[in-house]
Amino acid sequence: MPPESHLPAGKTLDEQASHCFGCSPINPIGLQLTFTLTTEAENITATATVQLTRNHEGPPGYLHGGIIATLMDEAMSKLNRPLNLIAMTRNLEVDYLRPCPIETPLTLTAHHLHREGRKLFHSATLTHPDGTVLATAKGLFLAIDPALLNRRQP
Ligand SMILES: CCCCCCCCCCCCCCCC(=O)SCCNC(=O)CCNC(=O)[C@H](O)C(C)(C)COP(=O)(O)OP(=O)(O)OC[C@H]1O[C@@H](n2cnc3c(N)ncnc32)[C@H](O)[C@@H]1OP(=O)(O)O
Repeated sequence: MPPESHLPAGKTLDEQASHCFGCSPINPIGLQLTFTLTTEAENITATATVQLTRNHEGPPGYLHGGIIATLMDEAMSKLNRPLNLIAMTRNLEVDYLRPCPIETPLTLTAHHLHREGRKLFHSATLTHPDGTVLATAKGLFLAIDPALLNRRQP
């Protein structure tokens, strides 16, 4: 059954998720990421250009590692809706290959790899404009019953 059909009357999925730290356009302290989705059968991909500031700094001039993990998590989470599933991150693994500069338009890309029942296996990369891969990630997302999500709402 499509995820939207499980929601309380009058509340869309986007309304429920309206303050997501990663992608909400109205969360003033969020990252406000905007993704482009490719949803061909064998190629489900989410891509965003990410240019963050000193507000997200760890080492001087570079992104905080936790923010990088958030970027990876958020990008991979965007692959779940094209699969017509509500899913939560169960496992996230990040390889920090090179420092990720702030104030630089980095490319964030996530790919759906494969699915085993409820288990969705995704990957993500963060790439410098010169083509250097700065970080890679693998994510395991678990499809959940959307009613469970509703119970978690305050
Ligand atoms: C999120 C809602 C969006 C709503 C739509 C709005 C969209 C726009 C907003 C987007 C927002 C997104 C934001 C970013 C995505 C988050 O960040 S979500 C937040 C972070 N994640 C969480 O808080 C999840 C917390 N964890 C949980 O609630 C529960 O662990 C879960 C994920 C529901 C899974 O629980 P469970 O169903 O009890 O599953 P569990 O038995 O623990 O494991 C399932 C299977 O995975 C296997 N497994 C576990 N770890 C591993 C591993 N490392 N490798 C291989 N297998 C493993 C287990 O062995 C098990 O296998 P089986 O025995 O079933 O074969």
